This record gives sequence, structure tokens and C-alpha cells, in this order.
Amino acid sequence: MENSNVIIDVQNVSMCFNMTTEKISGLKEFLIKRLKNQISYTKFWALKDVTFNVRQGELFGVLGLNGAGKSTLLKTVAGVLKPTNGTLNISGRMAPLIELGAGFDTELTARENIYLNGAILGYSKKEMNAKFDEIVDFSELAEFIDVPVKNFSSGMYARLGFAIATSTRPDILIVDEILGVGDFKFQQKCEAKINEMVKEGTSVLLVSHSIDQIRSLCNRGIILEKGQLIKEGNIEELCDFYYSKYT
Ligand SMILES: Nc1ncnc2c1ncn2[C@@H]1O[C@H](COP(=O)(O)OP(=O)(O)OP(=O)(O)O)[C@@H](O)[C@H]1O
Repeated sequence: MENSNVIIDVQNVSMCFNMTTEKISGLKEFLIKRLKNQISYTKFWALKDVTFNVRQGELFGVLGLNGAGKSTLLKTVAGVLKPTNGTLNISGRMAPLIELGAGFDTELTARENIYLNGAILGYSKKEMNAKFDEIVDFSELAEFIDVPVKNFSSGMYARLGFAIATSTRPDILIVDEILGVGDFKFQQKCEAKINEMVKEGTSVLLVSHSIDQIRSLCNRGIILEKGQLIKEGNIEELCDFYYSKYT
């Protein structure tokens, strides 16, 4: 296989969570039980031996029912979670849009959060000054720019997060369900922006519960079932398989 333009390489990745099965009523009880070695855990494998890659300029969809492991996979690719086993090779600058409001300080205003997020993504104040108007225009939040984001709706968080992440022209954009909270008009605007970025060479890893959105946006993808990759391929074929298997 031609590997030269692989930008995300996921090899045999597994993720195991330790889940406590006991009912613990508070932090104090937890700490005491832990010191006494009285907590028993069961292992839960959220990802099992997942292997795939994403090439430059691909719009790659991750499909699966609730609990299939999609968010765990995206968090692993984004470096938020360290896999229990397996290797990940990521080439390029990444902008993750994984959890609504992640990376925002809710006490700060939208304006302050733009600079804070810019710094997290590695941009100076000067660089963010140059992007500021574009971010405010795209998010359509000009009149709320000096409002603390704790007063924002979920759609407003999504607008601001998407506008910041895309303004940084990342090599890899990771989008987990975020578009689902925006209104229809904003979703369309985000989809157009994603397509524009892909034309310029950005790779996108997308999770959405809207199979129609995955079908219309993506070109390739995978289906996860109980943490295992059960199918990889062309998006039409994948969505047809998904419909016939799960509906
Ligand atoms: N930090 C954690 N500790 C323990 N279990 C976890 C943790 N994070 C996720 N899980 C478990 O891993 C499994 C996969 O979760 P994940 O959020 O990746 O699924 P998903 O496919 O994104 O689901 P959804 O479509 O509902 O968002 C679930 O059973 C979940 O309970």
C-alpha cells in the first residue's frame, strides 16, 4: 500500500479502563478503601486491537452504536488518552474538537477564550490577533464576545470551538459530534468549511450519529462494534452495511 501520505497511523490500539464495581459514596470513602486495598476493579476493553490509517486530505468517518468506542478512539488519536497497547503515529498539527467546551475557561469571556485556546494550540497573541476577526465572523458571536462563556448555550460553545479550531488551519481536524448541537444553518456552514479545508489538504476524523451527514461528507471510514473494528472501506458501502446491520 502507498504509505507516503498517511497522516494518522493507528496500529493495534487497545484501550482498557479499570472500572470499580463497588458503590462508593464519596472521595473520603474511596481514599480509605484504596489505602486498605479494598477496591476491586474489573477491566473493560473499550478498544480492542484497532488498526487503520487516514491519508492526507481524507474525510474519514467513524461509525458505531452508543458505547462502541468512537469517542475513546478520537481521544486516543488526539493524545488525550494513552492507549493501553498499540502505537499511534500522527504527522502534523492537530486541532481536536472532542468535548463541548473542552479547552474553555468558563469564567473567561469569549474574547479571552479565543486567546487562551490559541495559546493551547501553540499560537502567539500576535498570531491570534490576525485570526480574531475571522473567528468572530465565522462564529457569528460578535455581540457576545465579551460575555463569560459560562452563559453560552451548547450551540454557542460549538460555534466558538469550531471557529477557533478551523481558523488555525490544522493538518488534522478531529470532530466528535460537535456539529450536532449547532442549528441547521450553522451545520451547513461548518460542512462547507470542512470541505474547503479538505480541498486544501487537511485530514478530518469525524464522528456523527447522523449517517446522512457521514455519507454526504466523508469518503472513507470504519465501523466500530464493542471496541472492535468490524469494517473499513468506502463510505457508501460502509453506510449501507451500517444501515442493514443496525436498523
Ligand atoms: N473513562 C472511562 N472509564 C471507564 N469506562 C469508560 C471511560 N470512557 C469510556 N468508557 C466506556 O467505554 C465504552 C466506549 O465509550 P465511548 O464514549 O468511546 O463510546 P461512543 O462510541 O463514543 O459512544 P456514544 O455514541 O454513546 O458517544 C463505553 O462502554 C464507556 O462506558
